[in-house]
Amino acid sequence: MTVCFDQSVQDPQLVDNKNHCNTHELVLEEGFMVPHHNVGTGGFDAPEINAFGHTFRDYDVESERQKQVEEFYRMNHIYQTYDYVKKMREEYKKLDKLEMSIWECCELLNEVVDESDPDLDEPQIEHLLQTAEAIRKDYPDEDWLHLTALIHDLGKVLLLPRFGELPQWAVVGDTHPLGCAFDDSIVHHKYFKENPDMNNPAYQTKNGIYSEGCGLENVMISWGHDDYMYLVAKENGTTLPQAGLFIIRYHSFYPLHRSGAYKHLMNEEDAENLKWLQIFNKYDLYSKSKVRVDVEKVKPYYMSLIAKYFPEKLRW
Ligand SMILES: O[C@H]1[C@H](O)[C@@H](O)[C@H](O)[C@@H](O)[C@H]1O
Ligand SMILES: [Fe+2]
Ligand SMILES: [Fe+2]
Repeated sequence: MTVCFDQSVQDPQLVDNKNHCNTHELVLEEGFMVPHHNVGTGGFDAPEINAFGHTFRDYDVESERQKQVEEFYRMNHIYQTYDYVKKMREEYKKLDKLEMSIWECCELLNEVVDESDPDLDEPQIEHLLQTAEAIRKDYPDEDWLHLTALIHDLGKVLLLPRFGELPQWAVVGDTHPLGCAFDDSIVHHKYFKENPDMNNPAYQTKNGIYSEGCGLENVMISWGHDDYMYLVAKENGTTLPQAGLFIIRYHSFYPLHRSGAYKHLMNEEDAENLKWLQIFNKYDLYSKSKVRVDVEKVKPYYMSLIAKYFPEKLRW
């Protein structure tokens, strides 16, 4: 089944204002309309159901895909420990795997499918372009946000042999801090029972090894595509604003940006950046659909943004 965005939203008159509530809706070819409601951020009209006919981020619904997603989180919660994250950060900070451009990396995502995602089973390049195009319609002047959206999930290349072929539990899914208590809002929380960090008394309190307001930068967050892409962008000298880097680094940290957990670890700068992350999240989540973006048509625009904010070749 094919779905398409109503083209009228491309009329610049309709998109010139952030608060403007645009009229786009998803129209499925069989004449079936996906219901939408306005989620109240940036006027983005979010669909109520995902491509599988369920509400978004429903981790309890009975389905085959759900079982796979639950098994994913079981592994993720058992194997992601404080020491593991520390080791991975050190290893990947070397950026000694290969050299390539941002666009070359986007193309590699053609081969990547994310097993943690209950809302999407398309190759990841579709998701990158859908997110970027959706946010571009509502925030036409924030070109850094368009590029942030395009690259936010590039870290998923960690699944590929050239990048170490990490298991899914070490690359995708929501993220959470290590070194302090696991918050109840974390998806499939029950599986932490078998995590070795549960045996370390220093990690069992609200602050754990951290102090209130210490800043997220000082917190170990479970290892995956967020932190890796943040490292790549930063170490290669991107000129993206801080908010862009923050979005990349914490976009899977749903316990924070959705549930408000761990806010006591943020500093003032984090609180400012969080506002942009919350805007971004609507697009990341609700633009997931069977809509195909015409890659060749939009490529020149994104190439110009890449040239503006990144060197031609990056170390990965
Ligand atoms: O399953 C998804 C997917 O892996 C996304 O890329 C990630 O950002 C989300 O947090 C997660 O829930
Ligand atoms: Fe992601
Ligand atoms: Fe994403």
